[in-house]
Amino acid sequence: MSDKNSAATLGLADPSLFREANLIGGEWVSAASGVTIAVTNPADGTLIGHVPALSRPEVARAVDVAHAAQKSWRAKTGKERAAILRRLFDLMMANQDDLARIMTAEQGKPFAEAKGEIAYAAAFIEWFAEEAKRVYGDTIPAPLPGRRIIVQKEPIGVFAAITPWNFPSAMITRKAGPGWAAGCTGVIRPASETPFSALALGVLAERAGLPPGVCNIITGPSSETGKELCENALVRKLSFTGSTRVGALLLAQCAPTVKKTSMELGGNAPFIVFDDADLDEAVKGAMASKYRNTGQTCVCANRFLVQGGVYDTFAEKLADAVGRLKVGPGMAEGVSQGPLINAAAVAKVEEHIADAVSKGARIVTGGQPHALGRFFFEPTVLADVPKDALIFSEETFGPVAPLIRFETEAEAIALANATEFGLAAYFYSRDVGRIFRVAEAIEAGIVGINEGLISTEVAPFGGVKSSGLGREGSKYGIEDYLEIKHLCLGGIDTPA
Ligand SMILES: NC(=O)C1=CN([C@@H]2O[C@H](COP(=O)(O)OP(=O)(O)OC[C@H]3O[C@@H](n4cnc5c(N)ncnc54)[C@H](O)[C@@H]3O)[C@@H](O)[C@H]2O)C=CC1
Ligand SMILES: O=C(O)[C@H](O)CS(=O)(=O)O
Repeated sequence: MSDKNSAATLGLADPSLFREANLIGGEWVSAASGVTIAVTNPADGTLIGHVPALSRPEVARAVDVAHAAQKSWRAKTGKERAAILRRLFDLMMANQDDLARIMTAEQGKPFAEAKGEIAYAAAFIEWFAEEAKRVYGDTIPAPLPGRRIIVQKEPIGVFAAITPWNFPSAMITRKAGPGWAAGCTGVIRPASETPFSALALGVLAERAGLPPGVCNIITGPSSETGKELCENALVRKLSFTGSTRVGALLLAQCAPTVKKTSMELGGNAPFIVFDDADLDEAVKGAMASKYRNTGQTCVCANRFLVQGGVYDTFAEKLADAVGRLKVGPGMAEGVSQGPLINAAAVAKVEEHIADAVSKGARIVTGGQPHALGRFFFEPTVLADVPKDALIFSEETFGPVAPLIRFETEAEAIALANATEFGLAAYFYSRDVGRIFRVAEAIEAGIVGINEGLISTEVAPFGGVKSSGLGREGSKYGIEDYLEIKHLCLGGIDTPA
């Protein structure tokens, strides 16, 4: 299928945003072998298009090109880089509908949600355009006469970004935004399921004025492309979002070249509802956290811990709200739940439900593949879920809310922390003493308190334990793309 046909079927106002090629050094290229990867729509299996399957030597060339471009890119002032990134922000927002259409086609999320992600992705570019002008150093009073001590921050060099399919645009800009702002150049390898959102971003990056070689976007077999990005010594920073399993593998592959890494990995967020919670607010927060992106986010509530006094009422209210969700293809009117990404994702959801029911859980609503078939699934609520159920210890990454009962605050904290993960956590209470006790006892990088939507470009995003390393977004996010240099100036005679 040609770019033109695909772009036409997607209904793009600007068909040139749809690219079935890779961007290396300002050129749009195919794989030397001619081998391609097919990209299909998770809602109906139709072919969207093909992208190149690059080999390791071709990925190495992209790294070389990024390395060659970095010298002049870092030589620009922060203000000059900021102006270019600001133009990229403006272009993303001006093309929001087209970018969202591409995303809905390849990832499945409802069009309104895809538009929301484009705005979220653009917000990282806007934020780091501003941060580009604020990479401050220090001067430190020297302990000996005749010396001056200066601390400078410098761009780390070439970064590699390996990004997931669940946020095909925002997970790129949350990495490339600070990298480009700091004066780094990058090689971006999007998930094979959702490459077209990344490639469209590449088109806009060129139009915004990022010089050739600053933004390089490659596609290809994950293991082969990943090995090159991990083992190539010219890559000084690797940022990954995805499963803990793959994150750990990449960390090991990066060790021999001692790369700086950021790892945004899996989660298993507890959502605690105390007796003193505002239950209507708690249900709103639960819906926002659990069913966002059809439950396919690393910060989705994964376990609902509900205190005995409000358990039945909360279960009833939540099931009622869940029953009103509309499942369907992302471009259909009023749809709030798209398909899961693939058959494996459906199988994992079915496994978690079957296991919980076999151990005594009760299906309150949903529980089955949706009548639409393929990768659509009924939004589900399970009650009376035992603590030894798989769904308690594993990230479901699907639209299933398991309710677990508890009696005391201490029990809730123990249950919340009984996981290898520590990315997000949520709880609802109106007792200020409890709010501080629980917030400070929970092992997580992000805690939503009486709030189910916690992601924003202005706050640090990241987890503890097996949920990863580092923080993205916020004033902290640019630090991971900088090196600190200590200048020790001697021989300065004191004035007579
Ligand atoms: N933290 C997060 O936001 C995400 C977490 N996940 C978790 O991971 C589970 C599986 O989802 P997947 O998409 O399969 O995640 P994954 O971790 O397998 O894939 C994430 C990215 O890593 C790439 N990748 C996979 N294996 C690789 C390798 N050996 N070397 C280099 N790159 C590699 C993939 O192509 C994709 O671009 C989900 O069920 C969820 O639990 C998945 C996506 C995002
Ligand atoms: O990978 C994810 O699921 C995202 O980081 C979640 S968010 O930042 O879009 O909330």
